[in-house]
Amino acid sequence: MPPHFGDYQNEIYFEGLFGTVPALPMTFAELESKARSALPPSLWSYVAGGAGDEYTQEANAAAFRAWGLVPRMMVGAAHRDLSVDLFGTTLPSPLFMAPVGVIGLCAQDGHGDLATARAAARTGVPMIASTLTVDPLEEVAAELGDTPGFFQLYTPTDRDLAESLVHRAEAAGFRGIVVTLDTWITGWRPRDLATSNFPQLRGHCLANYTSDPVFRARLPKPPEEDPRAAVVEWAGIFGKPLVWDDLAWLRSLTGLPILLKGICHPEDVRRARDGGVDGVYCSNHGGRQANGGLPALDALPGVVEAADGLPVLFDSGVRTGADVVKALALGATAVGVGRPYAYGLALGGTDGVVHVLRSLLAEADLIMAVDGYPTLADLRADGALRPVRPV
Ligand SMILES: Cc1cc2nc3c(=O)[nH]c(=O)nc-3n(C[C@H](O)[C@H](O)[C@H](O)COP(=O)(O)O)c2cc1C
Ligand SMILES: CCCCC(=O)C(=O)O
Repeated sequence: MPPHFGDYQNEIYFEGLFGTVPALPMTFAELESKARSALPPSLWSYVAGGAGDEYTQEANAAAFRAWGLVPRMMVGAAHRDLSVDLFGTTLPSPLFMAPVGVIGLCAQDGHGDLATARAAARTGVPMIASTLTVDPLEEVAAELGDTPGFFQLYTPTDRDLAESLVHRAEAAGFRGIVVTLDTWITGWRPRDLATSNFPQLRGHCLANYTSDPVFRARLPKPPEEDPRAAVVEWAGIFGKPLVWDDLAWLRSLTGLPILLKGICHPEDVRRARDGGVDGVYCSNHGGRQANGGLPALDALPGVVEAADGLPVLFDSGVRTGADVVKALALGATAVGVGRPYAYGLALGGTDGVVHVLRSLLAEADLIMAVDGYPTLADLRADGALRPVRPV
């Protein structure tokens, strides 16, 4: 029998019978406002902020309101199955944690990547570990237990370094490589510019580089002796503007599944398919990179159609279980969150992340129960989701 994620509701009510109300927020709005108080202001604005006037970031979340699920009755939805097959593994649910580079700093002990990996181990929700972690990828992988982890690659201009990172990820047990395409250069981020605050430039979140033999060999002195020089070196090699011809090289680095993150155009999906990738990841980086663009959700149907059965991961603007359900109904194979779990981490460490993930899954599961969609295939059937008439 698949797990019933909605049982989290029963647990909370049961605790309530004995006078205990949840210590952690039950809505995204409260999560956000409490995280704002909990995090140092510069870290808060880095995590919460986006590109330009943050129009695209807001539009990402608002786009979900343009769709509504049509309730179906008497279909026997007492048992739901949210499991999903991804690259030969059956995951208990279609939720995953998107790569959040700076997440290590959000935890009170500064080791948020490890805390996040522990939340993955406890929930079975996969973590995509960023290249920009506070602790090296091997230490993150060691906390994942049986839950699959994926490694997100920011492809450096030094090909040997890229190869080293991929091989380390493979050796550490990550199950796939997510290559982020939309961030070889940083977008225009007024909040960070105004405070001159970009954590990586302060030497944070560079553990995967400073622990790498190829990176270390590029430095005149070890990073422990001259951390500034390591940051300058990192800034110089951080992002390679990949072109389609680079795909054959990326493919040659590993037998692990490769996914391309940042794909929003159907033609790019076709090129990715032709290049032999194993999945595409539709995302606009949560509106952090280019402002003024299409909400990622609006790009999803075209990506799914062009993917023609290839797995499609999705993120950007998911805030509730209802949002998870809608992205699945629009054809996403699996749905990711970024800021929501970062805020959970800031408020409650591993427990905070687990709470955010379980809340999202409980709401999604209960919507499927109430509205009569017992499986993900039911959600994806014609007529399940309709455009909402503008008011
Ligand atoms: C603070 C922060 C750091 C991020 N770092 C990375 C990263 O290192 N690699 C990456 O591919 N995406 C990164 N992202 C983007 C997320 O993977 C994801 O696309 C985005 O957060 C989804 O939008 P959401 O925050 O609205 O859920 C980051 C996002 C945030 C908020
Ligand atoms: C250069 C990008 C840093 C990490 C990141 O992806 C983000 O802040 O969104």
